[in-house]
Amino acid sequence: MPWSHVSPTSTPPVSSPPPRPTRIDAVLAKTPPAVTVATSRAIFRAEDLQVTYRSSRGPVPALSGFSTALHEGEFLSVLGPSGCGKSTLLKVASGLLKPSGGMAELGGTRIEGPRKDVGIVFQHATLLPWQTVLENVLLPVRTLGMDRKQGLQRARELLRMTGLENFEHHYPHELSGGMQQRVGIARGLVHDPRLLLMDEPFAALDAMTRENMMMELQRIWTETRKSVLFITHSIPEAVFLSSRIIVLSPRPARIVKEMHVDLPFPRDEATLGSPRFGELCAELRALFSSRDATPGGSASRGSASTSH
Ligand SMILES: Nc1ncnc2c1ncn2[C@@H]1O[C@H](COP(=O)(O)OP(=O)(O)OP(=O)(O)O)[C@@H](O)[C@H]1O
Repeated sequence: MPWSHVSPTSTPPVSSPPPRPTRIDAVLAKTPPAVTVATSRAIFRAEDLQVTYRSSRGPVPALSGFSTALHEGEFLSVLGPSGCGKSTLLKVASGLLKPSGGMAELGGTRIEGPRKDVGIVFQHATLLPWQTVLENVLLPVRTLGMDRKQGLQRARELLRMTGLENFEHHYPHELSGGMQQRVGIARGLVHDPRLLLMDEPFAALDAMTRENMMMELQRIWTETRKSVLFITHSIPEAVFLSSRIIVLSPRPARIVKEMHVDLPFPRDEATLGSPRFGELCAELRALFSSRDATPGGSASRGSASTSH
């Protein structure tokens, strides 16, 4: 299958107008980049990735010399300022975007185009409105030409796991936002991918639904132990869900902090109120605190915006 229409150039990264310094810049200046050691157990590996977009205003370096690894069964969250390159990393991991340089591999093979062994969950559920919940979940089974009987069995198992077993014949407009997103998660898992990529999957939900979804996802992950690459702006969400978190600098993204989240699994409401949870959130929040850090702030100013 062809690469996406998004066409990064191989132009060497050039500097944009210097952003205003933030706390992340200060950390970056003082500490060497956190290094994730790639081992044979890595399910996803990126090495010296370069992605430079072509734009009417010149080349936009999103990733430059970026390396990381995600290990089997790990829940890895990526936190970073708006526009730093998080979604770019996810697009490379899915095979939808060809990097300008470096390499990415999944399950030991180089990613050279869209892959069947990833599942993707986007910010919006993007369900087909004319299809039932069950048929929406089965979409990857159809497009990948998988066995329908097996697919049906797995779809029903996932609908049970996501609490939607009584909604398989409903249409998307008959579901709440949170339920639609749960269909999206079931669809992302139905073909049993090696890696589940999630790009701010709860960002469009109201606060209460978002917290419920966070609990649901933690439960689903505990049950499936899938390898997950999760992009979020929410520090509590990252701390609650992850086994490991990487924090990225303003673009071109580099890792400024790596945190192994030592909260025991399974996590629940009590976890949110625990002192250790508060400490870990505070540690991350300190990285993002700067005079001009505002939720939804722009990367062009270098602001480290993240939901607290
Ligand atoms: N197709 C494109 N053409 C030109 N520039 C692009 C393109 N896609 C992304 N960019 C730029 O690359 C940079 C990284 O974008 P990316 O979407 O990866 O950031 P992000 O960290 O996911 O942002 P956010 O948190 O706001 O979603 C941004 O400056 C963005 O403007």
